[in-house]
Amino acid sequence: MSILTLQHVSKSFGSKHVLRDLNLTVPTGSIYGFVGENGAGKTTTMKLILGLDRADSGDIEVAGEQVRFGETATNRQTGYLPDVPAFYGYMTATEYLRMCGQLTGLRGTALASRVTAMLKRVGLASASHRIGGFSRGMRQRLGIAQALLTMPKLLICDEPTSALDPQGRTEFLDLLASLRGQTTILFSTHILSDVERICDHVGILHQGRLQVSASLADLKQQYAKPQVRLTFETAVQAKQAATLLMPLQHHNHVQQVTQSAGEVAVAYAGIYAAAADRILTALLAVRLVPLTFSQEEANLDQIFMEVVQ
Ligand SMILES: Nc1ncnc2c1ncn2[C@@H]1O[C@H](COP(=O)(O)OP(=O)(O)OP(=O)(O)O)[C@@H](O)[C@H]1O
Repeated sequence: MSILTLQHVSKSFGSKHVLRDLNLTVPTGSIYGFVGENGAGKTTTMKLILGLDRADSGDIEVAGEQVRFGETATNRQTGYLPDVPAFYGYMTATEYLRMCGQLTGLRGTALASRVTAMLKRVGLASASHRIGGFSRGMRQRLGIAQALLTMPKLLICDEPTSALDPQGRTEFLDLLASLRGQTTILFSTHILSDVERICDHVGILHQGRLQVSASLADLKQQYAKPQVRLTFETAVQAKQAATLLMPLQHHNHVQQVTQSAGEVAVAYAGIYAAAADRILTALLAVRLVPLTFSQEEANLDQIFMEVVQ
């Protein structure tokens, strides 16, 4: 079952074709990482899903109901968190959520208990000061509380972690992960490590189309090769190592060699021990000794580079 489907959706701004026949299906209950470079069209897609902009063509359905531009009917099912949510800084979190709840028709004890539950849910139950003094992380968490007030089936988050420091990001990602099973989350980002941390499905938007859409596990299996990562004392040594290993590419287990500063990554096929033997033999023959030598799992960065190249 899918909570959200986009079929053959296209959108241009003047002569700029941002989305070209985009098809996207988000499985119910998933945390779906919607990945793309800056300007790929993630925000545009989200605005179309929310009915805030008009698609040139195509169909969008949320929970089986068609989204229509300018109408908010499907937004009953949808909560939305923009990248930098705006609040009234003079209000407390409780006052703000009460106001939002009233706007959605909640009243009396139902409103009070819902606000209290949401503040607790996002870790702001004891934050009694004004929102103006909140950190960015606290603001994002309040944004989630607001988006969840109506218990939406689908929560849309547009690059929610891009403005957060590492601690705020960790807290926020933990919060999103804790919502698994309660709502479906469409989470746009260009921070691939965030996707790896909490998402179970991934879609990669590139050149107006979803180039890949799969479970994270399938994607790793299908695309990425495992690799050996070596670090050297200097970039010059790393370059020497890469030059030495390059001719081994495409045979002898070594698939691809890339170098950046003091690091060399060697993607390999087959058995780790055989690839490691091959690499170390080549390096030690010229007494080029790495500082570190480690096996790494396939990661989303590699897959992303492979898809967008
Ligand atoms: N209202 C608009 N008028 C003209 N061009 C627009 C408009 N909205 C978006 N664009 C253009 O469409 C493209 C996609 O923008 P969008 O904001 O959807 O990308 P994004 O993937 O969300 O990028 P980012 O990660 O930078 O937020 C960009 O080139 C942008 O300049």
